Order: sequence, then C-alpha cells, then structure tokens
Amino acid sequence: MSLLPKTVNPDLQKERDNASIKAEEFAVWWHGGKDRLKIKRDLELHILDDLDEDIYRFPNLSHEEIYNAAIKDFIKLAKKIQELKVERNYDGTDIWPSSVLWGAMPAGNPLAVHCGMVIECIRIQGTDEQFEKFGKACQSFSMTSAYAQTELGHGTFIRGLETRADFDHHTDEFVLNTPTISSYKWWPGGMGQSANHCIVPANLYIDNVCKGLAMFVVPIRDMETHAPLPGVDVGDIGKRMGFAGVNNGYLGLKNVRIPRTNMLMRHSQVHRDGTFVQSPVSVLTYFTMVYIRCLIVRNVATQLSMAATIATRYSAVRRQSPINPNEPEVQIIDHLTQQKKLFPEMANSIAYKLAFTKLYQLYETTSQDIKHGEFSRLPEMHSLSCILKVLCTSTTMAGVDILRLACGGHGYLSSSNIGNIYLDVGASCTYEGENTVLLLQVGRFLMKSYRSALAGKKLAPTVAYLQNAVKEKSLCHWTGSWEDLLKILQIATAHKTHITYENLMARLKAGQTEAEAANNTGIELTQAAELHGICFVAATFLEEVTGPHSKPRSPALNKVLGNLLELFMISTVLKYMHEVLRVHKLSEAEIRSLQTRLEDSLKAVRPDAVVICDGFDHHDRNLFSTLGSYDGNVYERIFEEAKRCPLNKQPVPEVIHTHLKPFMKSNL
Ligand SMILES: CC(C)(COP(=O)(O)OP(=O)(O)OC[C@H]1O[C@@H](n2cnc3c(N)ncnc32)[C@H](O)[C@@H]1OP(=O)(O)O)[C@@H](O)C(=O)NCCC(=O)NCCSC(=O)CCCC(=O)O
Ligand SMILES: Cc1cc2nc3c(=O)[nH]c(=O)nc-3n(C[C@H](O)[C@H](O)[C@H](O)COP(=O)(O)OP(=O)(O)OC[C@H]3O[C@@H](n4cnc5c(N)ncnc54)[C@H](O)[C@@H]3O)c2cc1C
Repeated sequence: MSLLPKTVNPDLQKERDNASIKAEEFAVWWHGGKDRLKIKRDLELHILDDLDEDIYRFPNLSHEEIYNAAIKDFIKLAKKIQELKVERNYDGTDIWPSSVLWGAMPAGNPLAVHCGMVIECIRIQGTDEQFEKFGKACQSFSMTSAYAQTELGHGTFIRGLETRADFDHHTDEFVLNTPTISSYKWWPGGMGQSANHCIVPANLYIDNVCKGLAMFVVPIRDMETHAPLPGVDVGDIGKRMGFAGVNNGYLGLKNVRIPRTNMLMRHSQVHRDGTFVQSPVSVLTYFTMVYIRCLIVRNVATQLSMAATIATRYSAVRRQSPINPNEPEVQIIDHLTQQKKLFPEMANSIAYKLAFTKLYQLYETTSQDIKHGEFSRLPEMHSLSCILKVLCTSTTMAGVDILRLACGGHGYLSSSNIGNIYLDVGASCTYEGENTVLLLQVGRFLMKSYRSALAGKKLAPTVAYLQNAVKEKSLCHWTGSWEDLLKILQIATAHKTHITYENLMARLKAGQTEAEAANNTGIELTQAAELHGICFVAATFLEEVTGPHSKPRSPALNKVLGNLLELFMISTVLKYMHEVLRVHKLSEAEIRSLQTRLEDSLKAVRPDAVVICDGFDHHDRNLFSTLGSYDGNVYERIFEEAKRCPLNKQPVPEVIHTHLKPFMKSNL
C-alpha cells in the first residue's frame, strides 16, 4: 500500500502561489520558446510516462543485472524514439542524447556513445558514401558501435597512441594491431559487449612509413552471432564509480583485416595504389571531440539544474530550527546560508545553458565552414569548447556536492539521486579531454592571441576583449554596474594573461625550450584560461538579460532574470576578488557593498526559487529523487524506498543465523 498522499506538500504549494512569476513563463524562456517546450514535453510524455517501474530498482542490482536492464531500457527507448520519427532535440542538437535519457536510463546508456558520438564522427570524418553506408546503419541500429580512441597507456596524448593500421597493397586492406598491453583500447562506452563495430583511431602506416592518425571502421563482432571476430579480444573493463550500465570496454586487435574503404576519408585519403592524400588541416581528426565537448556543456548545465531542483524543493519542504527562538521552525530555505548554497548553483546552471547556446551556434558555423574548405575558425572553436567544457564540468561537480550538502543527511541517500548526478558529472571532468589538459590548450591559445594583440593584429571575436584590456589596464571609474563587473573581470583576465605571457617569455629568454617554458608556466596558464572562460559566460548572461531579446518577455520575468544575473555577477567577482584587486583597488566600502549586494540578491531570488526550478521543467522520472519530486512528499518517498530495500525482505537475514549469532554466542 502506498503511503504517498495525493496532494502537494503545503509548503511547496505556498511557494508556487506566492511567486512573482509563473513557472510556465520561465519554462518557455528556458527552453527557447513555446514550440520547443512542446517538443520536449511531447517527447517526455511519449517516453517517460509509461515506463515500467523496474527502472527504479537499479540501485539494488549487481553490475551484470544493471547492464541487462540498461540494454532492455535502451531498446524500449530506441523504439519509442523511432516511432516518433524526430531527428532533432528541442535545442537543435541531435536527438541523442536527449532530455529523456536521465529518466529512461538512470544507470547510463550502453549505446550513448554510439548515438551521440559515433554517428556524428562518421558524418564529420567520413565521405557522403561512407555516411550512407555506416552512418545510416548506426542510425537504424542495424549496426552498434563504440568510439575506441583511448588506450590503456594513453588517453590524453593522442600522438602517443600505439594502435597501428598497415596498408596491404596486395589485398587492398588495412591490417590492424594493438601490439602491446598498453595499446589495448580501454574505456570506450558500449565496447564491452554492446557494440559490433568500433571507430578506431590508429596510426596509419603505408610501406612502414607513419602518415599520422586516421580513423577506421572496424567490425569486432559477428553480425549474426555477435561473437568476437577472429583476432579480436574484447570485454567490459569492470565496475566504475558510476556509469554502471555504460559497458565501458577493452579491445585488443591482432592482424584484423578491414577493406581500405573502411578508413574514414572525408579529409585524408588512401588510394588503391597506396597514394596518401593528407588532410588540409591535421587537427580535423580531432573535430568529433569538439562536438562532444559542446554537448557536455549542455548536459552538465541540465544536470546542475536537476540537482538544484532537488535541493531547492527539499529546502522548501524541510523545516528545521527556528530563526527567532520563540517562533516555529522555519523552512530551511529561509536560512541565508542555505540560500547561498542553493541559488548560486541555479544561476550557474542558467549561465552555462546560455553559454552552450552561443557555443553551439559557433559550432554549427564552424562545421559549415569546414564543409566549404574554410578552417580559420578552428582554433577559436577548439579553445572555446575546451574552456566551457572544463569550467562547466568542474564547477558543476563542486556545485552538485554543495547541493548534496544542502540536503543534510538525506542528501547522502542513494535515492536522493544527487550522488548519481555527481558521479556522472565527475566522469565528464575526465572524459573527452582531461580538464587540466584542456585548460593548458586554452592557455596556449591565449598566449598566441596575446602575442597578436601586442602586434596590433585583429583577434578572434571571443578574445577580442583582450585588445582593449591590454591598453586599459584598470577601470577609470567604478560604478558597480553589471557592465563594470564584467569589465573588471575582463581586465583581470587580460592582466593574468599579460603576466603569464611575461613569465613564459622570461623562461624562454633564460634558455628553456618552448615545451619546458610552457610546462613551468602551467599553473598560470590554467588560471588565465579559467578566467577567460568566466568572462565568456558572464558576457553571455549579461547580453541575454540586457541585450535585445529575441522573444518578448514580461517585466516580471526580466526582473527574475536580473536577480539571477546580479547574484551570478556578484558571486563571480567576489570569488575572483584576489585577481580583481590586482587591477583595480576597490575600497573597503566598495567590497562591503558587494557583500551586501550578494545578501540582497539571495533575498531577491528567494520568493521565486521554487518556480524557477519548476520552470527547468524536469519530469519526476528524470529527477528520479525521493527529495526532489514535484509534489514534495519527501518523507513518504524516503520511507517507501527504505521498505523496498532488499535487506528488509525478511526479518532476519540468513547471514545473521550463519555468522553473527554463532559469533555472539561464542562470546557469551
Ligand atoms: C590534449 C590534446 C589537445 C593535445 O594534442 P597534441 O596533438 O599534443 O596537440 P598540441 O601539440 O598540444 O597541439 C597541436 C595543435 O592542435 C590544436 N588542437 C588540438 N586539439 C584540437 C582540436 N580538437 N581542434 C582544433 N585544434 C586542436 C592545438 O591548439 C595546437 O594548435 P597550435 O599548434 O597551437 O596552432 C589532444 O591530444 C586531446 O584532445 N586529448 C584529449 C583526448 C580526448 O579528448 N579523448 C576523448 C576520448 S572519447 C571520450 O572520452 C568519450 C566519452 C563520451 C561519453 O562517455 O559520453
Ligand atoms: C567514464 C568514462 C568514459 C569514457 N569513454 C570513452 C570513450 O567512449 N572512448 C574513448 O576513447 N575514451 C573514453 N574515455 C577515456 C577518456 O577520454 C580519458 O580517460 C581521458 O581523455 C583522460 O585521459 P587519461 O585517462 O589518459 O588521463 P591522463 O592523461 O593519464 O591523466 C592523468 C593525470 O595526468 C595529467 N596530465 C596528463 N597529461 C598532461 C599534460 N600534458 N600536462 C599536464 N598534465 C597532464 C592530467 O591532468 C591528470 O591529472 C572514458 C573515460 C571515462 C572516465
């Protein structure tokens, strides 16, 4: 018998009744318009509303059982998406992975990489004919695949990959080998048991001469029996911290032969006679990673908004400690320090989502450029996708943990689902480019840009602010406006870039090689990169609130967004105050006024906090949380979950009879 009341928790209802805007208005804005919101909701209705309850059981299953459940859930989901015949997500990206994935596949998706990465990889790296053959087969699921780049010995340093593909002139084939233990492919999602093909990046050899990295479509399992093909050693790498159902795998290849035409040949080619045609730009092989880094930004913004929704709804329902000793206990959301845990993360998720939208526009433009043989935007695109991937994943990981702490003891329950979100986000700090390594890439781009700025050359749009900041050095007049707050961050970034550049140059002058000097300047390079990312996110948020709006908004919604922007800007400037003070000597009174503004902005967000989270519009199945459901019946859900725990199935578990009781008796 369910303990769940049919009504909404009265404290939560009160929040909804007293807010200054309706959740629906926020939801329409957040999803980019009524039509897009409808697409998302229709998809959720179609997919999530009639899922079996068994998806709720995964925390109590073994690794193998979770995998079996994940495969079955995936098939249910894939069939439903096929029925709908939709190809694009509401935000314009490919339908996979979409907003329904969190709910439909709570333990992860063994074919996420197939859907999200491989198809796009074949589109980007393959010819039109190859997309027709392999890409379409992936889309229809007649072929399942993994993206097998990382090896046991190398993930970051792609040039160090050991897998090789030798061209055989006689048979018109490539022969693939992973000659050492360290060259075994390791980690690819879905490769363990789910994929029957892999995209294998490997060093291409013609007549034993290395031509650099190329990508190959390699069948690894029999199309009929799914058994590993001769020369293929494949399996699951074992339990991960999270990613329980993702089936990350290992792969060894011994003299595995594939037709020459299985090399993805949009940018570089090997002809029948063994002639090699080099790609016009070697880093085009890395462009699939750029795409996935963009999507990661979108995903973590969503995950942060999920965790914020869970913790905020819980904070409206949970009552603990009176503020005035003689009054009743308050909703914990009324403690100012609790607001400091919740609301900045809400603002961050909004800021990151806006940054994603802008990033994705640049990605689409760059992809079109590439199709037309124009590559000049690549360095900026690479740098921007790296910095946003890093900034958003690392701060989201920290933010999700803050939100877990905001839920006290119950946040630590597996059924809060915050732990699961944390593990997912934590993985994204590592995959698709380890965060520190990507920061160093951005640092390198900043150094180049700074050199150009000093030479008076035109800079790429997203670093153009460095040009003015190089000259300005400080703010003439501080008013504390949002524009000033952004400006001061930009000047601080330019200053950091400037001193990093000076230190790099000093090391070079002292005789260090470029590589040594870059390594020894690494800490400052990463700090400058982080600040650069902050500037982009802050500028995008400011533009959304104060710039010309693409869609009309009510004054009430504008006020709410203004409150969130204020909170974001003030929190950010306070966080980086040590860098700001190096370029502008804010007085004690000015800093105190920022602290007051922080407190005021928390109070301003407070009345709308629940409806903002409602406006994120997360389906209960996506939140998958005893603490965060729409009706706020938290204690009943926690109780039901405890009752479902397998340990409680019998009053005395077997192990008590066989071990604990005899041990206790022996000590009588
Ligand atoms: C770290 C680097 C960037 C270093 O590469 P490198 O060849 O040593 O390069 P370098 O000498 O530092 O730079 C050479 C040059 O290449 C540029 N570059 C590097 N990457 C890109 C890019 N993507 N687009 C455009 N340009 C790129 C760099 O900026 C350099 O340019 P420059 O010489 O300065 O003009 C690279 O190797 C890399 O990206 N490593 C990370 C590996 C990675 O991301 N693996 C992902 C595996 S798949 C995965 O994890 C899927 C998970 C999905 C899931 O489960 O959902
Ligand atoms: C959940 C998950 C899913 C994954 N899925 C896939 C997949 O589908 N396909 C695939 O091919 N791969 C996949 N990977 C692998 C992933 O892409 C790599 O683990 C990632 O790129 C990091 O590389 P690494 O493991 O070699 O780390 P390392 O590079 O060994 O990092 C270890 C440490 O060394 C530091 N370091 C390394 N190089 C430098 C440097 N140049 N300068 C400064 N510091 C450095 C790093 O900062 C880090 O602190 C997955 C990984 C995970 C965790």
